[in-house]
Amino acid sequence: MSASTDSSAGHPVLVVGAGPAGLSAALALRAAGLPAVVLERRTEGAVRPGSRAAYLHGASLRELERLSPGLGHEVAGRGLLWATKRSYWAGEEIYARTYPQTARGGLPHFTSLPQVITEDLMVAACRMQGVTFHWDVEVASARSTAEGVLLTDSAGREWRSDYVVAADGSRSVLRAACGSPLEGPRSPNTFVVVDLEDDPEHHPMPIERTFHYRHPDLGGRNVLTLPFAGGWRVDVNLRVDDDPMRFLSPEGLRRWIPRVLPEAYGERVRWVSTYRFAQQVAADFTDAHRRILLTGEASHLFAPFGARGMNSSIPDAVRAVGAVLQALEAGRDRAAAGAAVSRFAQERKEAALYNRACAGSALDHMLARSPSLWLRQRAAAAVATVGRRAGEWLDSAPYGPKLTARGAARSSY
Ligand SMILES: O=C(O)CCc1cccc(O)c1
Repeated sequence: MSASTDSSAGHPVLVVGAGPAGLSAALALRAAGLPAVVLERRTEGAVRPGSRAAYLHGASLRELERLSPGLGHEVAGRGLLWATKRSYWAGEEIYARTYPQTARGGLPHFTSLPQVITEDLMVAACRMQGVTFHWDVEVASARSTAEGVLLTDSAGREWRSDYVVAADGSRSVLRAACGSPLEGPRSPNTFVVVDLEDDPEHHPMPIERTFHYRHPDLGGRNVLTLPFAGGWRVDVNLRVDDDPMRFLSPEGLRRWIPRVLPEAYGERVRWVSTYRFAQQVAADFTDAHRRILLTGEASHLFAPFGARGMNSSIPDAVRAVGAVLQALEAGRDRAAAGAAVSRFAQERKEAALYNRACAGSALDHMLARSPSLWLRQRAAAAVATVGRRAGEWLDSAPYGPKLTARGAARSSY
């Protein structure tokens, strides 16, 4: 079916965006027996660099497995399950924990792999489930009315649907159409992220996630190293007055990487990026007519610490599709249909606000701007080798609070 013929027909639902949120929405639609049509501005198979969201929680793997049997296991099989996490304070180890092995045949409690591999596996699962993709379709504008949504792409074609699951990323055109800005702060300082290609044969490293507070060889900056399938991510917490270029330039990379990893890794850089620690949530997750449902980065932006971005995109998408199904079933009962979408918007905004608070607490901890927190951290580091709880606190705090029973009930991820 060509895009032009398909575009003129009306659809019950269109999904905009083929990232983790859009692909999850497409799988959820197929699992419910509805047609799933995805519009994506990228060209099919276009390769994007970088590991991006490189960490999937067990809850996400279980959800993918439910949406398309075999998918969760496939993603887990391609990922890396590092067994140990370790924290250091100014050169001293203060905490280590090794996880038990996953039971045979079960899904692991997390996996680390580049986002693009996860997406490739999800696209393959979507094809198997009969999802229709329209690549190279860039939605340029959207108009929602009480009757439905009209999308216009950059080639001037029009796409009509009753509902749109918007998964078109942080610069979402659909969010703009909802008149719903992202609200919330970004960190004053920059974080530098570097992907390094693994070299297990010549330069093996223990497969462990480490967080180093006040790294003595990097001027006291915090440094995370995270292994993932095929490589390593290094995430450096710069100071407010640091010039990121000093860390990003080829000379800069060759200078500082050997201070935190075996020297050869200075030559194994595959991707470099920077970010500000975002804690941003859309004002509303839907439009005035309750026809557009915002998911993933169209509705929230979180820093990678805690892995709340991609992992919350999946339940966003699943809940959005659940709401669309209820709305379609409600048919002409406009009030019931609108109420189903409103419940989605409220529930996922609440989850995003919880994640935002978690991201904020992780950032506070890393910046330690208040004298009392700074003192508590120093005291905890001083006793961490004898008092395990102090080390545990320092180890977990950079990722934000764990899911509480209340948070889990609100499906915060
Ligand atoms: O371990 C996590 O929370 C997810 C992976 C991660 C953590 C911190 C920084 C980063 O760039 C990735």
